[in-house]
Amino acid sequence: MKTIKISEAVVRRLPIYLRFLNELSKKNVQTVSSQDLGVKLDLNPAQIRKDLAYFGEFGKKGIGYDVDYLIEKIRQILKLDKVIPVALVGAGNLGRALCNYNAYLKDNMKIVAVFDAQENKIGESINNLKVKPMSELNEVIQEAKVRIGIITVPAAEAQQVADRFVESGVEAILNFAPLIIKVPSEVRVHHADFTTELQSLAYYLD
Ligand SMILES: NC(=O)c1ccc[n+]([C@@H]2O[C@H](COP(=O)([O-])OP(=O)(O)OC[C@H]3O[C@@H](n4cnc5c(N)ncnc54)[C@H](O)[C@@H]3O)[C@@H](O)[C@H]2O)c1
Repeated sequence: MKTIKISEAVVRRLPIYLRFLNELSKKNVQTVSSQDLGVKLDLNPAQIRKDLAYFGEFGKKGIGYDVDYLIEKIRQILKLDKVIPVALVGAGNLGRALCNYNAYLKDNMKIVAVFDAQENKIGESINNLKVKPMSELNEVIQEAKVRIGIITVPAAEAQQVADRFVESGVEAILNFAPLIIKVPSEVRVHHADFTTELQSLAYYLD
């Protein structure tokens, strides 16, 4: 299937639709209107219809969208219809929390390997994964066909970890360290920047 080029804003909304649709599916709700989606997700229904029409006409006038069909379509578009192996570097406070958080498993994202540079962390068990030394990173990533890397090391170490991920062939990185990492253009990076989010939120305080 050829990948359709869709805007980043839409790509960022699709997981939000997916999460709510999964909740509906769990409750055996079969159809949903763009109005209901809009109210629940605090989005404009016209925007939702436009987003979903991007991928072909899924909605039926007066009935709405078939929940399970929409889930399947969004998962295909986000490429969550196949398991995506993920590796994490930095088995500290945040890294451990992310490894213990299994909610993304149902979305086919699976942390398959955890690495750390500190001797005393090697071999430690986190959620059934043994922390591995950085010396094994390339081999493990290639063997497990890891496609996404997560960085949870201190900022001063983040760039070199990113370089290791790139060398080993990961295609995308989620960086939690407060540093803008540089990677070749074919590698996609998202920064989960807790500090700047919090700082910009401060502006809205009275
Ligand atoms: N803890 C949080 O709530 C939180 C929230 C948002 C962002 N962050 C950011 O996430 C990162 C990790 O935070 P933390 O609180 O988990 O720190 P931490 O000190 O608990 O853990 C960092 C881990 O990275 C490992 N490490 C250091 N250098 C490494 C290297 N070169 N290669 C491999 N492993 C290396 C350390 O041994 C340690 O286990 C930091 O950049 C922090 O700013 C943390």
